[in-house]
Amino acid sequence: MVISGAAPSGILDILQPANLTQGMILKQEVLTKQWYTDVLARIRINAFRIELAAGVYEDLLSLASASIEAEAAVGNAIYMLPSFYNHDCDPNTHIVWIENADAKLKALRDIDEGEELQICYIDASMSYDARESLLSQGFGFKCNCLRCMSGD
Ligand SMILES: C[S@@+](CC[C@H](N)C(=O)[O-])C[C@H]1O[C@@H](n2cnc3c(N)ncnc32)[C@H](O)[C@@H]1O
Repeated sequence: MVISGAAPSGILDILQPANLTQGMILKQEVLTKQWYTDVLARIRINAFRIELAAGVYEDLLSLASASIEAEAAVGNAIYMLPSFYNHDCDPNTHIVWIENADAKLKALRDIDEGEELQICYIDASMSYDARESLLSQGFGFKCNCLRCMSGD
């Protein structure tokens, strides 16, 4: 897991309290099964699959198809700001991986000032039923984007 960018020191308390003692572990006040489940769920929902670290910018479509063909995932990472991006089945941006697991957000169309930036967590070409099932089972939410609301 990579945590990128400046962050307050308390941000990692969810992973391990700053004042962790052996007594707390023995009394199972921390590091419990519920804590472990909570941490895994947070990572699962917020992590990005790093698909391809390219040295130079390439055309988005060829980058995406090369990644799919090669199943070129190089790992998973948590990025502080991108963790706040909501999903949309017709997103206005797309994550492009560049060197060293750094990422750029590429606009897929003109975006108005103040408009929310959204990405697609899954393959947007899937049917409504397949997307609904994957988002529900894999990410734990029912998508309320315009495309899903229209049943497309
Ligand atoms: C990575 S977080 C995105 C940031 C989150 N909305 C927040 O305020 O911290 C993913 C969560 O946001 C919510 N979410 C994202 N996109 C959504 C969508 N299209 N419809 C409904 N909920 C969505 C779901 O609860 C999902 O588990």
